[in-house]
Amino acid sequence: MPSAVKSPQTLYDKVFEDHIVEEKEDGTVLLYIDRHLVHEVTSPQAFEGLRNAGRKVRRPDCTLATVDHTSDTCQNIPTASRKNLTTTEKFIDEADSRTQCMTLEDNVKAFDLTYFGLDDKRQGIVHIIGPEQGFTLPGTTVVCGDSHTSTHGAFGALAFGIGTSEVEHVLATQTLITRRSKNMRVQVNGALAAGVSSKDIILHVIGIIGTAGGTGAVIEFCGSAIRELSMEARMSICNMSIEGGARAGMVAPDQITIDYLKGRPLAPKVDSPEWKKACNYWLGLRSDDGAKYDIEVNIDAKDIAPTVSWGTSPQDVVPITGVVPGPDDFEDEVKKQACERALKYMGLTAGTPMQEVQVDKVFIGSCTNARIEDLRAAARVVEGKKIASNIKRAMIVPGSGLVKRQAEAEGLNKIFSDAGFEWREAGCSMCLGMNPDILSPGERCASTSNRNFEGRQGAGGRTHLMSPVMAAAAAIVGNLADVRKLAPPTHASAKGSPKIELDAHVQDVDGDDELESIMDLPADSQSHPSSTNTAGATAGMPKFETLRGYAAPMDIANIDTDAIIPKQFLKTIKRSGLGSALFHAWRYEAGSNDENPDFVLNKEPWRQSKTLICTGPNFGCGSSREHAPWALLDFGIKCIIAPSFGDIFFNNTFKNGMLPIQITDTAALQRIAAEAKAGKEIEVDLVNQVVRDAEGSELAKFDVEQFRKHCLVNGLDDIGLTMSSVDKIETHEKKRTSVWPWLDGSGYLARHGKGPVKIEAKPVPKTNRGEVIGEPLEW
Ligand SMILES: CC(C)[C@H](C(=O)O)[C@@H](O)C(=O)O
Ligand code: SF4
Repeated sequence: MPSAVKSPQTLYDKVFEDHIVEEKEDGTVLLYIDRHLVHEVTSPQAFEGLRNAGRKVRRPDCTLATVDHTSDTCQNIPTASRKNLTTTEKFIDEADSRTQCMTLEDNVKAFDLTYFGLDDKRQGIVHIIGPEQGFTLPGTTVVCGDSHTSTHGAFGALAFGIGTSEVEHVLATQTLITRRSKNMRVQVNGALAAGVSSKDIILHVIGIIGTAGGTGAVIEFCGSAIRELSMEARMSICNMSIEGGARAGMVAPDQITIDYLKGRPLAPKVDSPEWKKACNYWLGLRSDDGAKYDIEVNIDAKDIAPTVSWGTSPQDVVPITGVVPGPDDFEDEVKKQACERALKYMGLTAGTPMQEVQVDKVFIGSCTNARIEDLRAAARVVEGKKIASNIKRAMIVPGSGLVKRQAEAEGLNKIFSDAGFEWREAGCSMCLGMNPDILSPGERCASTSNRNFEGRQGAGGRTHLMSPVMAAAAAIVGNLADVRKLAPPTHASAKGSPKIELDAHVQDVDGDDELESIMDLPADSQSHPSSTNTAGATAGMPKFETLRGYAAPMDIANIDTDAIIPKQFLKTIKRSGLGSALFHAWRYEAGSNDENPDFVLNKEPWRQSKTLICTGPNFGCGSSREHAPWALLDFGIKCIIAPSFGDIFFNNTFKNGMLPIQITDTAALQRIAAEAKAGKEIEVDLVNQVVRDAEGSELAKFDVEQFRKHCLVNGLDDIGLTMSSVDKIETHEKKRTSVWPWLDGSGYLARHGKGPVKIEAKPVPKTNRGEVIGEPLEW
């Protein structure tokens, strides 16, 4: 008999449990998703999948779309405003970006979704607009085809990035198939010193736990230093949980959360019965005393200094007062090698004081640090000063149209322009450089973004991560600089720091005119033949039983998805044809299409590789781009063996009929790597869960989740399986309406009507190729 007394639960446990539609004995969970954010880069293939299968979007009222990643490619002259915008088609010069944005316009129209387009002042980075609009609420599950969805966890939401196949799954079913994560607690206690902000906290934390420290876990950030932070500062912390390898980051909601949400267009109306009920529920969302965590990290706030990155991984950080480390500073052989490689790439010498490192460009923006508080803090540093003469370019890119307007109302743009910064339109911009704003090879950038991977901001570009005030200081000094020497001691993220004055805009968006602009797309955006011709169906997942072939050996740690497929190849609306772009920066000579003869996939027999074996940990970390497995698959690689994987990449491979195998036993891993290096074939036998050499002798056994194995071996379509559980989804939705009525849509979502769009259950599961596979199966 189940015990009447529930054991103490964590915040994560509570939110997770409130969203379980169905849980299997093997731990597979069908989880209800409350909020789905959609952007132009990771959605075209998902909508195409829906179309091909004749499916609808189940909850348009819980879906919000915008353009952000490629949005400011729209200007010939990057600083030009959108004043002359008539249609997206005419405005965007770059053909692939135009197609991507127009495809989203087509899709939101066809599927009746709320959309903030280029002409909408609420357009902006998806992780900035969700909270800004009150779309993100405490206790919700929030997903987006983007790894930094973790940002929304600052509200006590369970928010995580997903791949495009999962985007399609959520659009069709409003659920995801997942499993429970581990609980991890990071407590930061004490008072932050002057000049130290939430960005320093998270860089410091990642420096301690490493980029794989949170793998498989959801991090709860707590402690007095976190409680003191504003919502915007908490968002910067949760945003970078993914850089610590975690599935998500969370902060328990409190009065600061409630104050932030008051008056937001999509939050329940203040003083309504729903608002009161919601506040009660939200304030109950905290970990119980005695709740157990799988991993605990305790940090004293006074140990955190203004922090900067020196290498090519977000874990490569030092205090600004420190020096560039060298291989001798690391004990572990893998880390020594990674350090050597990073120093070479970054053009740095061990022992150099960080403050002597000269900078070429400065970027203040991104979903980590482009909110109004970030801009205010940076403006305080640069006010009345000029950027240093060696700075070739310094840019401020507000996170949303509303942030931009607010900053302009406060005169911040003038402060920045007077100092020599460019004042830009909202979007991701130089955070990943899907637009012309990139670093040239060898250029060094002080950046408030979240990723310093090789080539992240441009091939050969060198990124140093830091807080907005530190980036502002670097712009003024011309070197990486200690903001404490420049500005009056302050930290922007403290409780009580000025709140974005959204009230004017809130009234605005409630008005009728605004309602029109939410849904009405430019007249000529109805149908674009170029943008509807997305190749490939929803999947086409062949069965995976055994795989025999060459395995390409790689010995690099933390191979991120930016390295697997760089940003310039994300502008496609197809799943196919990415094989030639796989590992582009490593596979070809800089600036040409000539093959690098030393790269493993350019050598025989590994040109024919079907498997990739990586002895370094954390393969596929970083971005959620499903383009990474698509590129591997297109090249011919169906199986990846590594000691550990980035969570989202791991999921994405399964959704494409690929098999990621985790082998933590170093000896076994080395046995396989030795066969691979010798140019011998290996056999991966999924049915028997064993890897063999060419002669059939066992090299290693491996584990695989049984549900996933079942799907791979039978080539099953997840969405079809989930749709056979539609009655359970409906039951959850009824409970949701009665217990959490504010989640069914409020504000302008009312225009969609509340509740699900009727979908047909598919009682008989089929493969992705449409073959009926017998008796109805549960997912
Ligand atoms: C394009 C998108 C898939 C990607 C992500 O998931 O993170 C991007 O936002 C990034 O920062 O690299
Ligand atoms: S990390 Fe950069 S590219 Fe990715 S969503 Fe944030 S701002 Fe955009």
